Amino acid sequence: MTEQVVAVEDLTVAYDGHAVLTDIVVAAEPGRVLAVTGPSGAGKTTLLWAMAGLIRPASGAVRLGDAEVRDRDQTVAAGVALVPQDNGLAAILTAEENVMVALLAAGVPADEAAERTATVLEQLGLAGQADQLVEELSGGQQQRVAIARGLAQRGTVLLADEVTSELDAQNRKLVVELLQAEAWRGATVVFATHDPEAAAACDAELHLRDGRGELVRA
Ligand SMILES: Nc1ncnc2c1ncn2[C@@H]1O[C@H](COP(=O)(O)OP(=O)(O)OP(=O)(O)O)[C@@H](O)[C@H]1O
Repeated sequence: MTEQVVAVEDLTVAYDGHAVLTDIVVAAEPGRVLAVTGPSGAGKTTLLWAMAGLIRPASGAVRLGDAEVRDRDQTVAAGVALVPQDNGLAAILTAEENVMVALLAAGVPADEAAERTATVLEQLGLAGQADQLVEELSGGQQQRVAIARGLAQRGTVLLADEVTSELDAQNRKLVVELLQAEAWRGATVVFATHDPEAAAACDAELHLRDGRGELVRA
């Protein structure tokens, strides 16, 4: 697979002229999981969205390999998978359909999509929920379906936004291990989290506070 460094260069992001991230510098590297931590409202989601091309910087840039990130179409084409904080699942589709549809939309052949879907649902302990509608699943199960959908993409970059917030300790550990495995596959993984234990299990940590970023572990 193509390996992609996500380089954040003096990034400032503002909403309505008010800066929420100021001069952030960090590089997320293939084979590693970068944790993004910080209190609620510190800008973790904003940083991941800028990496995904969903928000334009006020100044500075995000680079994906040699290319400056401009929009989501570009990052999708480059294999950047995003697991959003709100899951982004279709409530009236089953767990399996949610994963399958995303793969088919990405051009994965049907046979392979079915195989990948079964694999990720199994990995996340959801084989028994494959045919259940998402709206009938618990919050934690829904969160695991969203993670399954992100992992099934086998992207070059995986941006995971607070994907363990509704999980019990055992599933949190499982998900952190799966993010690590995704990095070992060669992906660049960025994981926004409130959970110090989950952050400690990552390879590096960027802590956000008052709009500034500090690399507390590299
Ligand atoms: N669309 C928006 N318009 C205006 N302000 C926004 C918007 N989205 C986020 N903000 C503000 O930007 C700041 C950072 O929000 P963000 O969601 O990135 O933080 P976070 O660290 O992910 O928070 P949490 O841990 O609570 O999810 C907050 O003050 C928030 O109110």
